[in-house]
Amino acid sequence: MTAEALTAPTAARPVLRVRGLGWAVGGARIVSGLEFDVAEGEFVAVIGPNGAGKTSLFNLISGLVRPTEGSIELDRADITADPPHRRARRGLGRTFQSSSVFAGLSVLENVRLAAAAHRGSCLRLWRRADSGTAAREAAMGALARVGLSTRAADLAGALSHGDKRKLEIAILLVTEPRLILLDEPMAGVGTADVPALTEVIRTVHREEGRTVLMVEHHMDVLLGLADRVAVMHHGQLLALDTPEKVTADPLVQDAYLGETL
Ligand SMILES: Nc1ncnc2c1ncn2[C@@H]1O[C@H](COP(=O)(O)OP(=O)(O)OP(=O)(O)O)[C@@H](O)[C@H]1O
Repeated sequence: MTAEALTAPTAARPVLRVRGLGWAVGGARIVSGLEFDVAEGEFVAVIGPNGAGKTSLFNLISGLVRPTEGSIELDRADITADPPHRRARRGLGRTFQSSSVFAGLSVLENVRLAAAAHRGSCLRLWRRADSGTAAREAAMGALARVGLSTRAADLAGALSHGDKRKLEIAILLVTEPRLILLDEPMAGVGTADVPALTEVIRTVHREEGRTVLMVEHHMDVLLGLADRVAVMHHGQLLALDTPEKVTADPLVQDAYLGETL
């Protein structure tokens, strides 16, 4: 696939633009030559065999590691040198492979803290007197969007894995992110919880129109969600196309030799 095909302008403007992105550690090139855009409102899934560089790509986009080559733009602003908290303030939200909620706090408190922290960083909009109420209202709104309103008073640690994932998404939504990075949201989630969690992600994308980049191994989950699928292999982008075209691509099938696509 040519670089031109991967970055061809789409009707919608890009929220994320990655150019020549590379990351080397101690002489080993973990990621190299990545070029792609994610358009406003688009859902792009990232797949690839184990060790392909998917989490490294997310670490580069969210600022946990600095690239050794190339650039990253969010809404046309160059964020390549920004630390993670500045990227978050610009509208980048991320979940991690392992659950990151505060188990000893209530479900509501987990989201309220995120709301207060975010609004605190946008201080001018909030007056001290009404910030507590506003954070609580914003938190309840986010819980409703993921279907967890009735669990607001429960301890987060008491939730199932699937509901913890929904809570993480609520924590993201309360900051109204421009771009959501979901790192293997189905990891550790019981089979019975997968459809409901998939539905929450679908709602966030389709009904709220959020732009989503998601690492996920399960093609059956991706097929109904993703507009395009990016395939990584040995730190490079092997393909970026519709789910149907990607699964039929012989190069992709070769990369997955011995693994289930
Ligand atoms: N900080 C680091 N230092 C050295 N090597 C690293 C570092 N982080 C990742 N790697 C290596 O980079 C490669 C890509 O790792 P990464 O975790 O990004 O892959 P992945 O596609 O997310 O894999 P998985 O599907 O198993 O989660 C692996 O070989 C890994 O060992």
